[in-house]
Amino acid sequence: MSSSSSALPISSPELTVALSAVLRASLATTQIFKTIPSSLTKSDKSPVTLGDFAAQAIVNTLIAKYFPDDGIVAEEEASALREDEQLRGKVGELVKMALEKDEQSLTGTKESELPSGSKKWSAEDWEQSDRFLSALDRGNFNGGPSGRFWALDPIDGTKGFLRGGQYAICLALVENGEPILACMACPNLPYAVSDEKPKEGDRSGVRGDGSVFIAVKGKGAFHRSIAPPSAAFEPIKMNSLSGGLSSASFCESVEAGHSSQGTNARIAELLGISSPPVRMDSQAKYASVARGDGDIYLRLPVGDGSYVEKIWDHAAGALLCEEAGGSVSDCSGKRLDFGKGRTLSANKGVVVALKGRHTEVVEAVKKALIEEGRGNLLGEQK
Ligand SMILES: Nc1ncnc2c1ncn2[C@@H]1O[C@H](COP(=O)(O)OS(=O)(=O)O)[C@@H](OP(=O)(O)O)[C@H]1O
Ligand SMILES: [Mg+2]
Ligand SMILES: [Mg+2]
Ligand SMILES: [Mg+2]
Repeated sequence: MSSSSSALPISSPELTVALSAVLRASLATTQIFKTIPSSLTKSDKSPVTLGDFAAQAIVNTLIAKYFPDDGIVAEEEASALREDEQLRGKVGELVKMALEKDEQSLTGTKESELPSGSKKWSAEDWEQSDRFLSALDRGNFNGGPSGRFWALDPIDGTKGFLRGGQYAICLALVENGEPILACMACPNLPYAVSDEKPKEGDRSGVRGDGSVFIAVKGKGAFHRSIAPPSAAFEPIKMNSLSGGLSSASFCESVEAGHSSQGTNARIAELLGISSPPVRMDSQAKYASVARGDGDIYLRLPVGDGSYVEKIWDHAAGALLCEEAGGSVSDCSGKRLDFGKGRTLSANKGVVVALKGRHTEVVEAVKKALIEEGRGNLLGEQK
């Protein structure tokens, strides 16, 4: 049952565990970030690193321990590690290091404030074997419209991670097709304005501390510095845009192949926005907009829109923005449906803006897509 946690502004056993999980995963990824991580290429030609594997194994181990009945829809799977003993050994060491870290010195939560967990998934047990491989493979759940499950992107923005840019560990609890809890660690996103972002390619990490974000449906969104553990969570809100939409700044992907940067430029023009877009890897875009570092996040499909977005790329970020006063939809204005399985198959593209300004932004999106002859991406609402 709910036990009040000194470290968190909202009392929830799921949130207490989620925070522990993403902060432990970020210990592992921060350590690897300092080296040039080697990467493997997956069947869809996208990269995966030992950071992605370790982070997923860490988060899944903790979910399996505290909520053994919950399914997990996560990006990675263990087959490449089963075939590569050396890589498996390195991932195992990182998982062990992160799971053994003292709870209070990491999250600020006393061990006794965690829910009682299943003994089966304790650190001593997996240490004896390659148990973390089966933890990793627990991410194969198919999701769906009813009941609850977790959505995990162990490293979102793997290309950013490899480049020395932004990346995020993104965990959400989804219930009946909607994210109800989110926890996102952005180790390279400075918490304090005075902290300097790492320059592209500089692998020493952020000067100061990265940021961790949480949100619970109906209870608001918050952020704090990743360290020290005693740092308090502060509420976050999107900018009120009192100067009108023309004063807005918008965020988009770094990779031109992931969203349509040309269409975004036309939308900015239609809205009277003259400032250039801020390009950033990963769901750090959602987090930045949620706390007012930017105002609009546009992720419009490229080409014929055949790419189908994955739920783990959006679940945590979408809740953060909604709880910070935003609306999140696809390019036709429809809510994102996280109950369709592992993908957002009912949606095309993502548009995030302040609630009272969102309709105006979607109208500009529709106009730009129709002008380009891509009105078919708007479905029936064309
Ligand atoms: N073609 C295409 N279209 C849209 N999205 C795609 C595409 N290919 C990959 N992906 C997913 O993009 C995720 C990274 O998104 P980002 O916004 O971080 O992209 S970018 O690096 O800033 O461009 C990335 O997530 P990670 O694999 O977790 O990094 C992918 O799931
Ligand atoms: Mg991703
Ligand atoms: Mg990923
Ligand atoms: Mg990936």
